[in-house]
Amino acid sequence: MAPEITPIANGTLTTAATTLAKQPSISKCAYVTFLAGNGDYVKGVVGLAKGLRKAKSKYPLVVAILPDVPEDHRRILVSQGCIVREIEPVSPPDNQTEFAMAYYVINYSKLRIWKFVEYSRMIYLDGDIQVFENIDHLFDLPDGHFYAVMDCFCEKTWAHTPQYKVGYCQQRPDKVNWAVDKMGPKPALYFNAGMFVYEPSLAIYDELMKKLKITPPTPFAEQDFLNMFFRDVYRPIPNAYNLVLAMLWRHPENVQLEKVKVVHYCAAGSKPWRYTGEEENMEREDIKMLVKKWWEIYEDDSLDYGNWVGSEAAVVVDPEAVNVQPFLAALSEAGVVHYVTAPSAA
Ligand SMILES: O=c1ccn([C@@H]2O[C@H](COP(=O)(O)OP(=O)(O)O)[C@@H](O)[C@H]2O)c(=O)[nH]1
Ligand SMILES: OC[C@H]1O[C@H](O[C@@H]2[C@@H](O)[C@H](O)[C@@H](O)[C@H](O)[C@@H]2O)[C@H](O)[C@@H](O)[C@H]1O
Ligand SMILES: [Mn+2]
Repeated sequence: MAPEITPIANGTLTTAATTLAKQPSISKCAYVTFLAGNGDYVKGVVGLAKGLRKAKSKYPLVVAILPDVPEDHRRILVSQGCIVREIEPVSPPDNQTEFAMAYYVINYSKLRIWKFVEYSRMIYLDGDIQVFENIDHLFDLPDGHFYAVMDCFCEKTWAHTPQYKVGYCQQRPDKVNWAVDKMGPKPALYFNAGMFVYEPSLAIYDELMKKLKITPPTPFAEQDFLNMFFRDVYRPIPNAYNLVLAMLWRHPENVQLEKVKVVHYCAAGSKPWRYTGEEENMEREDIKMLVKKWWEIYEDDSLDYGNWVGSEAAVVVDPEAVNVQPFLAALSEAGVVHYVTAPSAA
């Protein structure tokens, strides 16, 4: 029985699910991704929203956006059923570090997602990730830990590290012996920060900010920082939950492609919406197949939010993140039904 439909008024428009979620004890989980700039990563986020729908996830996708995300991109995300939340940028301490990719400096802003305490458990996914199989069960992992997939140290982006210099990788710890006497203790297990399961918490957020102020930036920016911060509570989860594409040519023995649930298009040249096939390894058949799979979801209109939930669809608009007025006009013309609940901005 659909809940009582109330006519639109000022305030936050939201989906039926989120309205129901306002009741205690229903769905305190959500997926969350991060979007910055006015470039083409918005395509990645739309693809992710559609992929989660295709995988029949029962949780919403929150998009933490920086102020520089333009209005039209925000509307696209809202029309795809995303919960758009504007966050303030986070800058690392000043220093001369060369990040592995110059734009990594914006990734520290991801740390704001620890403030989304209206959720008790969230799964963070980069915008260049696709979920091909349902992973909702990860929300039921035991509390008190930080879950993510182990990274690989073999790409040249790791050339600055001691492990790269001796050819050591945690994905194959037996391949090259780590000489403790000469090199000190083996590196702690290290996760790829493109996907992780975490518990939002203002206390942890405050600690992250305090620690960030006294931590000199390093080449993998917030990924290095998160690995330092959560080192003692980090629990690895199987590679199937975040296939870092380089694993296909660096550690094929650790990949069962038919069992992969989540693909992370982080290798150079692998972003599906920019794919040309020209960069190293991009001509591989498995890469071509994974890029094709991403496009099949991105171009599948049946996965668009409006088609997915029928003309009864409502959308989520947080007036702080999206200029509601022109949007409402368009919605009422489209005959979209709305619900009104109190905003739940963090
Ligand atoms: O111009 C940009 C660059 C990055 N991102 C976000 O930051 C994440 C991390 O960057 P990226 O995935 O490119 O790093 P990689 O995993 O490839 O090293 C992306 O997935 C996006 O969610 C963004 O929104 N706009
Ligand atoms: O800002 C630092 C970034 O660090 C990670 O990038 C990847 C990428 O650089 C690959 O090319 C490397 O091979 C891989 O190891 C490395 O982890 C995260 O995926 C990304 O979300 C972001 O946190
Ligand atoms: Mn990524």
